[in-house]
Amino acid sequence: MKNVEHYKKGYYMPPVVDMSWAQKECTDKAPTWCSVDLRDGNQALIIPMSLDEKIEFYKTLVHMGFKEIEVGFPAASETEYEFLRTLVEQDLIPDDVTVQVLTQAREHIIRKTFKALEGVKNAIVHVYNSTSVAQRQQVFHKSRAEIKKIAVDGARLLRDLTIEAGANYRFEYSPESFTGTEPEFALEVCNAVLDVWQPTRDRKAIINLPSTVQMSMSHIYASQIAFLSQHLKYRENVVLSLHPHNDRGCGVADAEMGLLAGADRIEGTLFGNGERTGNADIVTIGMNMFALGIDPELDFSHMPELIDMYERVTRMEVHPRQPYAGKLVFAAFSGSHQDAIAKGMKFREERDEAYWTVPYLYIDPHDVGRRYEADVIRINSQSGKGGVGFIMEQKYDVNMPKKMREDFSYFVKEVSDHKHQELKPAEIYQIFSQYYVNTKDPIRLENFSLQKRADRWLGQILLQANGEEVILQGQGNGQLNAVSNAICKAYGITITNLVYSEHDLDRDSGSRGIAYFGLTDTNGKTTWGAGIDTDTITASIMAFVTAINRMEGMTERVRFRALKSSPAEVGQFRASVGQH
Ligand SMILES: CC(=O)SCCNC(=O)CCNC(=O)[C@H](O)C(C)(C)COP(=O)(O)OP(=O)(O)OC[C@H]1O[C@@H](n2cnc3c(N)ncnc32)[C@H](O)[C@@H]1OP(=O)(O)O
Ligand SMILES: CC(C)C(=O)C(=O)O
Repeated sequence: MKNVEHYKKGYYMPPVVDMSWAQKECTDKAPTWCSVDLRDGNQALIIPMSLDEKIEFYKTLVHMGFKEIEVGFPAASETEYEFLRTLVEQDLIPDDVTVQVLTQAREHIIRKTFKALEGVKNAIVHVYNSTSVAQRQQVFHKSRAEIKKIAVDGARLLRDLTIEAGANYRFEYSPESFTGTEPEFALEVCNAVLDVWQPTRDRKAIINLPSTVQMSMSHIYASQIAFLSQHLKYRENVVLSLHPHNDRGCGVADAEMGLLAGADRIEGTLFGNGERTGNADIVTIGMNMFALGIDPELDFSHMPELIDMYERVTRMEVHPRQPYAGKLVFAAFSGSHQDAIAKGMKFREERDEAYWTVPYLYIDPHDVGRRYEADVIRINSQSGKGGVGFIMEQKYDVNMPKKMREDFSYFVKEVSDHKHQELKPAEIYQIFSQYYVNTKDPIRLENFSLQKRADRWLGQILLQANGEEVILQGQGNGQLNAVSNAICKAYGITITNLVYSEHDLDRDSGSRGIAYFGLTDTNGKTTWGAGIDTDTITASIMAFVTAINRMEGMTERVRFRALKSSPAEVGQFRASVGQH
């Protein structure tokens, strides 16, 4: 990178640096939340929200439990003004919700803001002016004293117009661009504003310290907050608020550390929408608390619906990796993760665990309205037997033997790798059905008969192989043994080991069963097959035939042996089993 010499730190350390807050592990209760979606979020959109869109967003915020909502900058535009008027005229402000409006510290703008507020019972009037070194020099061309005067004059006007209106509005002041301001100067301006407002226990003032542009690591911001928290006048009657942005990608960290350092309130937006890289994301901050067992006092349990509303009205997109919200944040594609998740879920189910401890899933996706089968285990070429087995078991009731699961998952992986695609559960089941269940090539089971003679079973099976019909005969000490002996003898197959299992397939009706066979040949290779039927023995024979069909070299073997029975023999057999 060229030009690094053009950069230096743009922030200022407080005169007294106290980092004792860093010893706290986490906050122990939710802060006061203030959504600034309808103002800071809105002012950063390519197309700001329409009146109807703002109303829809506002209603969602109320529904989620926000008690303080910055509804706009009424002096900015007709829509902003009308929006507040609509909230008043349509009686959309519940008694326990306070709407907040933003204004520059300029007389005509403040007056217009107050006009927009007529009839509002609970309001916070939020006034700001920039205090940073850069803005003092480059934008306002004013001294520290002159900048302080803008703030104090604005504070006075707020106070006087509120008295004039006979209202009980609360006040908020932001030394805008706080992070580029010397902390002791920000403190001086804030204290001067507080001297005007004289906050009391019943009418606290809000001092909001924005990282308008994030300029430092989060512990520096937090130490600036700690400094102001410890030196603000009327501190017990001041609500110390934070308004972090995200230029360094640390908006959430600024909010969290700022809370540890003494702040009481957070201004932010859903999913971090806002100027440039956005504002602090209230969803992440709140869910971070939730995940540590602290009630955020906001409802995030319908995340998919929240995202849907947000994307529709803001025309922004929630990133697939957005914490707690993105489409992929609970997805595990990789084999070892899937295996651990599937085992963790089982562990949880069996132990009835009180706390959420499933590996790789920071929270239970259900808590934010997400589904395991659609959102968690996703199959591609990185996946393993745990994931494939989980889907087959959870969604399709197919509980394969462990080794078969491995075999099938490698098969699925290969398909995914060749297609270069993720495979959805339905596609995985389709692969299973096509290649592992009731296969008919090179041999197809047409019918069978099994009879017990003394302690032996005699088996006759009618197959179609090579385009011909053939009846095979065999005997054994069990029904399946009789069938397998018939087939193995006919085609010269030696099986050195055999694994078998079966279970009901349709948990509810119990009408179908599935059987699995693993056949090991003389080279030690095991081939798997499954059979599904309403009759258990048919399912088992189908599974055996499928495993045989899937053995290496079977097609050639069947062709080479070219077995066939005469039409008369076949007719006779069909008649004996009642098949026409
Ligand atoms: C960090 C933030 O997000 S702060 C909020 C920013 N949001 C917005 O600005 C959105 C809404 N704003 C607007 O629609 C417009 O800016 C308006 C209608 C409020 C005002 O527009 P304009 O009158 O054209 O003024 P503009 O905002 O460009 O400000 C220019 C003047 O106001 C002064 N000014 C800017 N901010 C402030 C402030 N907070 N307090 C006092 N004066 C201010 C500037 O120094 C400048 O003064 P100059 O005319 O003497 O050079
Ligand atoms: C008005 C202030 C709080 C602001 O939006 C900012 O500084 O980012």
